[in-house]
Amino acid sequence: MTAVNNFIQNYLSNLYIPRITWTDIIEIFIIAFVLYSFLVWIKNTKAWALLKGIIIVVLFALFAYILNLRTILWIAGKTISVGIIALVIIFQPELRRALEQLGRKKLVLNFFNFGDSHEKDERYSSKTADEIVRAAYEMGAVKTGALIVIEQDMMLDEYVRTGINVDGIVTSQLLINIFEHNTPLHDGAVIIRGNRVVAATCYLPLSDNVNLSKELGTRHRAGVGISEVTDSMTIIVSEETGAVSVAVGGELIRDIDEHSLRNKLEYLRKRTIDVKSFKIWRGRIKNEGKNI
Ligand SMILES: Nc1ncnc2c1ncn2[C@@H]1O[C@H](COP(=O)(O)OP(=O)(O)OP(=O)(O)O)[C@@H](O)[C@H]1O
Repeated sequence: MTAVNNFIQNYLSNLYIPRITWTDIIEIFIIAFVLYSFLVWIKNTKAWALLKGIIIVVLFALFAYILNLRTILWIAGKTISVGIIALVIIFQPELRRALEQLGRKKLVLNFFNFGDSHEKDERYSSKTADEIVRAAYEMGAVKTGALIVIEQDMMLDEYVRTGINVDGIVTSQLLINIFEHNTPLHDGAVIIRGNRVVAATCYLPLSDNVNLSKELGTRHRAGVGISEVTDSMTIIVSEETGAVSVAVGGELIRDIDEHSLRNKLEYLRKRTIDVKSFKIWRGRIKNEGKNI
């Protein structure tokens, strides 16, 4: 018993409890906020995929360290500084935009709002899905070209910025009107967030997938391009044939029928933010998208 007492006394006497002041608490809050904002920013940009890549490289380096693989460690040590510079160059547009946003945002409000998370939980309703499907096939019937991007978990702000703000409830009439020939908003893509059309005339990145059919032009390439770099779903209506296609995860399903498109939209709508089910769905889409 006395041995146990001695141990506890020794342990307690060695225990160092730092003195916490108000400035320490403020510092903890600031660091937590900055870290949280940084993680939200990563999650909402292309940096998310990159972060996963970095984690794999770090795990590999750890593995090399444990097994004492000296040549690999030497190479890793020599390339790390180049890698950091490369990261800054690759993410120069995102970093510039993040700093611009920081300059524009009301910092105090943002502190209590914790970023843009209130916008993120929005998911479109069943009615919105119906309206999108109706618009796509009505436009297809009269061969009006259209490009409709439906935002998922990854925010598409950088593409919204390239277009003209609309901020209107999604209705088939609004979509048909936007893509009407010779009107100011018909060129480029529409982006849908939740139940609202946030922007029109958006410029999307073009896919350089060599497997895409040569008969497809830039509208389809843009639809596939955005689905390669984000988790969005794009509906493309061909001006030439009136066919409706869907791009997701870099895959293109051409000439999809109305019922299947409705099912896809319903699937995404009901989906919880569960990466696993998204992967299964994407797998299914891959199997269906034979005619890329
Ligand atoms: N990068 C882009 N981002 C958004 N929209 C684009 C982009 N590139 C082209 N578009 C849209 O696609 C239209 C041109 O379509 P194009 O005829 O080249 O494509 P397509 O795939 O052959 O489709 P379609 O079958 O409708 O002819 C442009 O007028 C523009 O509205």
